[in-house]
Amino acid sequence: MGRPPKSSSKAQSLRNDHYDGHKSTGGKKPKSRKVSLKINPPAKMTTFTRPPPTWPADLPYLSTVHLDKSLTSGQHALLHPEDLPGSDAYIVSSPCVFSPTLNPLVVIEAIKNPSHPAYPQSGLFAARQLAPGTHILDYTGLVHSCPLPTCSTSDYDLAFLDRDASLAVDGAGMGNEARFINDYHGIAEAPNTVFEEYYVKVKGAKGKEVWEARMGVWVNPLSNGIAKGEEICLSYGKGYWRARIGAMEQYEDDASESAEWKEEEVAEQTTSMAIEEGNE
Ligand SMILES: C[S@@+](CC[C@H](N)C(=O)[O-])C[C@H]1O[C@@H](n2cnc3c(N)ncnc32)[C@H](O)[C@@H]1O
Repeated sequence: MGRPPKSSSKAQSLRNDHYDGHKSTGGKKPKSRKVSLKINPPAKMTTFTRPPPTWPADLPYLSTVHLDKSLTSGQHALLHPEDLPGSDAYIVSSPCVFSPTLNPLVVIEAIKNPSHPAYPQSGLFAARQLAPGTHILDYTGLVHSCPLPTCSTSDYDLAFLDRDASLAVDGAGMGNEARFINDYHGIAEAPNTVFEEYYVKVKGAKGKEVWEARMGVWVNPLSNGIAKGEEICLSYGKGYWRARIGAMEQYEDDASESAEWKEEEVAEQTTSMAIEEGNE
């Protein structure tokens, strides 16, 4: 996904950390140990609109995002652009199909293993074998302008689109299955999914077709895919955990990982300085 919005919950937002999609680096140079492999947008995108049977009764289910009233016309234009923003955008040209069924690829499950780091919360699991690069679902929630007071407290807030857009999707009070995806630390060696934005045609007001920007969750193209029953994990990024000091401490036991994070943090700081100084 893109860099967190300026002056927002930069340290708190969920973000990609283990995958350099063709535009997920936000202008940063890919680190040499990473390989850029592409996700595979399908010819037709299906959005499933039925909540799973285990969906919490007190949480509105959203098959697509809900737009906050405070969004500016400029932010609306980014979410529904008349022209696609550049040739490197991931695009699904066929109109999106809305299906009144539940997403057959995933299942929300309560974590029953006390040694799981997110116990006794829930997680999202693969309901079938998923190939690398596959679109699994979109991250939905309240699309809002940043900063919001809740940016700093929501564990479900995800930076969206270009950093200058100051937009984020918060799945705390409403959302879909994607809000149950845990971070891979303490669960797996590497994230098996990545965030990547894409554009798809949908029917807008008066039935006119418009482009819609979405935040997709895709099987990590660098992985071997996801086996049926395997937990779906993302990398929330260092900033997310850095802002949650207690949670960070649990990783300090892992010396090699701490060293890796430190190395990435230095690289990240150097790059942000370069961007801010206009040296890129
Ligand atoms: C986006 S939610 C993920 C879904 C959450 N487990 C639930 O049931 O609602 C993020 C929260 O899940 C928990 N979490 C996710 N990954 C974790 C991990 N690797 N270790 C510890 N807690 C984790 C933390 O409480 C975090 O703030």
